Amino acid sequence: MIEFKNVVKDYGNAVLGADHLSVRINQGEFVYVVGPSGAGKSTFIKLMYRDVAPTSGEIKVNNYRVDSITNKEVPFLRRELGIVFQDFKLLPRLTIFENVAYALQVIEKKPEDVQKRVNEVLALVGLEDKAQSFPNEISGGEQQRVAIARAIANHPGILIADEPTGNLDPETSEDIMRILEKINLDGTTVVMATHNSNMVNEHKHRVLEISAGKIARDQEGGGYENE
Ligand SMILES: Nc1ncnc2c1ncn2[C@@H]1O[C@H](COP(=O)(O)OP(=O)(O)OP(=O)(O)O)[C@@H](O)[C@H]1O
Repeated sequence: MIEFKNVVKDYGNAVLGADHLSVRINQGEFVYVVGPSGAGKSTFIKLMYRDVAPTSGEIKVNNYRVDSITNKEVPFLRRELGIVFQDFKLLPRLTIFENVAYALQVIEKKPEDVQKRVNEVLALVGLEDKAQSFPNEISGGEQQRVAIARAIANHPGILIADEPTGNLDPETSEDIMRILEKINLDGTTVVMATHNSNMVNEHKHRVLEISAGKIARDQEGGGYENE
């Protein structure tokens, strides 16, 4: 569960990054975050995992009050979230297997449990045969699939994706979308910021449109533009 109440983020610019933003996202929803460049989509997403601190207002994510969270608690909050970025952010010197295992090793104690889970999530994204490759040996779409496998390895209840298909061609974007929908069908909340209008129009889910830091539209099954 994600809940924003009257959240303001003032970067000190003319326009607020978030302007008295209130919204609730329930467990299991698939939500697109759309809007023009500079509207506040990334700010909205970064506020959820405390990459950005709000100026005022309340932010709840699961059982955390993210607006007043301590630095010590932030890693625990982030363990309940999977996060995927436009530029994948894989570690170049680690294999695909090691990239996925990396975050899991902190939590899972037994190496055999880590290995089992890494193999499971690599199979889920269809990359079990690339486990021993390095990131520069696989395509952009495959790198994003690894990033998704890494994000979901620890069974997060919420998957946050900021422009996950931004660097990918339409066909590869479609593959990524199918994987995100599969993860969502298993009960994971998916919050996805995107400029990909075709995707939003073809795979209908709840749309949150942000404009100048405010929710300009909140429409179940809406398209990219107001219809
Ligand atoms: N770290 C920062 N410092 C100062 N201003 C910022 C910072 N991050 C974002 N902003 C400003 O806040 C506003 C919202 O930016 P944000 O990145 O959230 O928009 P966006 O909708 O994600 O844009 P894009 O689609 O281009 O990624 C913009 O006016 C931006 O310039």
